[in-house]
Amino acid sequence: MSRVVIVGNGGHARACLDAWNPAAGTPVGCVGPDPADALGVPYLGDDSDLEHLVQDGTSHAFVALGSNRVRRELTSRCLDAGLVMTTVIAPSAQVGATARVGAGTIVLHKAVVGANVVLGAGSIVNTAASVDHDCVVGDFVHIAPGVHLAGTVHVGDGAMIGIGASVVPGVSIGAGAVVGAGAVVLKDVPAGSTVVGVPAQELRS
Ligand SMILES: CC(=O)SCCNC(=O)CCNC(=O)[C@H](O)C(C)(C)COP(=O)(O)OP(=O)(O)OC[C@H]1O[C@@H](n2cnc3c(N)ncnc32)[C@H](O)[C@@H]1OP(=O)(O)O
Repeated sequence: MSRVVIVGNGGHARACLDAWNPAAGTPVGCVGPDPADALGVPYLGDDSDLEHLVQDGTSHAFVALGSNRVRRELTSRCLDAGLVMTTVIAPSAQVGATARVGAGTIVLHKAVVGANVVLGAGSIVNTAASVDHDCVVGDFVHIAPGVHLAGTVHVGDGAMIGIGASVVPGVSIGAGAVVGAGAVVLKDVPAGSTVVGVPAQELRS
């Protein structure tokens, strides 16, 4: 069984450990800024200790940080240190047999990922979200709890879909875009923009 260091020790890391699947390896401890917040696994130091962990036999990492940008940066540091990124599918989640899930991505409790979906690397499909058939989700995306993506939705790299939002079939959410909590997205969202409301309208570019 591979030894996995958890990178991050805040609330999202706690949620990831709560949804952990033993098939993803054994979490040997966490690294993060705050030794007091050790999540029930040993505190192993901060990010600068990653190389030492590799020398001591840790082979894999899981980056458990909610910010898409920071998750991307820390994933790079892990790869530079020689760690392999672990993918986690919570035991209560359902992932279609024809779906593909990228390295370092997590599908949390009771989320559903449908047929022929492609999830990129380092992304989050959070609690009870659903990503329906033929969706394509990029790298370092966060699909927040309770989001529903209809079939054939595309989500660009680094986008954030806020809690409870819904997206109708065939819509594209651009890279780095933010969809506000509770929005209903009926048309394409430009890269880098923020949309809110029902129907979703641009807040700012
Ligand atoms: C397990 C977890 O916790 S996962 C975490 C998941 N996180 C989320 O889902 C967060 C989603 N974030 C949001 O919805 C945020 O409100 C954002 C990103 C859309 C906007 O945040 P900010 O840029 O800080 O905007 P701000 O709070 O200043 O609001 C700007 C305006 O938009 C309105 N607004 C903000 N969010 C929304 C929303 N979701 N729906 C409708 N209107 C909204 C505000 O009322 C405000 O209107 P006003 O100018 O008339 O007063």
